[in-house]
Amino acid sequence: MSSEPLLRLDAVGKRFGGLTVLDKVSFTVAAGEIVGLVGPNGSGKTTTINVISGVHRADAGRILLNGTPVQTRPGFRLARMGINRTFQVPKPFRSMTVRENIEVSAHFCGHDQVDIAAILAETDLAAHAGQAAGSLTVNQQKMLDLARALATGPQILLIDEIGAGLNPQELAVVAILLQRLAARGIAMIVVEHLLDFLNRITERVIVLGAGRMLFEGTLRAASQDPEVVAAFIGG
Ligand SMILES: Nc1ncnc2c1ncn2[C@@H]1O[C@H](COP(=O)(O)OP(=O)(O)OP(=O)(O)O)[C@@H](O)[C@H]1O
Repeated sequence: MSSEPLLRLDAVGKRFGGLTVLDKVSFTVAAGEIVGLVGPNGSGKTTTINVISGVHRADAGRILLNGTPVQTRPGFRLARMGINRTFQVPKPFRSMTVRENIEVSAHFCGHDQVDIAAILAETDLAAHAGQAAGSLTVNQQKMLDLARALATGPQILLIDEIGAGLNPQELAVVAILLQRLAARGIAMIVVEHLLDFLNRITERVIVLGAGRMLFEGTLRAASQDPEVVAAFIGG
């Protein structure tokens, strides 16, 4: 059996023009593990998700999925290999129904046998299955984004600020859902500003500051780390 973690980032770097946005970012994620990714605005959290999911190509370092380097593969190939994501601003096909949106994702990744009804139920969208995606509330669109990612049969989900705008009850429902997915073996990197929400679903966080990893460990220890505190106050 391989001892390689599900996902490994090894000294990943990304520049936009003269701006270094990620600098030697290295961490691992195991199957079924939820890892929080936190940091001040502009610290590189979404860019980290973007390079892992192939939206942007890392220009230094390696990204390995089950030991296979994948940093040069395009996003659609990564989705088929089991790396999928949600977006800060969901992007469903607005004129298609909720069900059709999920079916398209499943089909795209060759998962035509996927249980759409189960995904609709799990994401609390069953009552909206026949509705145009564009008519959903923003929060329902976030659930649809997650549903579409689930339909691809992901090994790892990259979840970008799913909690923003949700009320405490909605947050609790999402926290339980993410924990249930993790219990099924799906790994997650969760980018989030809501630390209470993160605390509910994981202890292990990675803290970025200006594209560098400042800290990796428990949220409690992060909150007591002088470099982390300085980055947040500065941010
Ligand atoms: N496509 C791009 N072109 C140029 N600069 C970019 C691009 N994407 C991100 N950046 C810059 O990279 C830096 C990191 O952005 P990123 O969105 O990764 O931060 P973040 O930690 O996710 O922030 P937030 O918490 O506000 O979402 C910022 O300075 C941002 O302006």
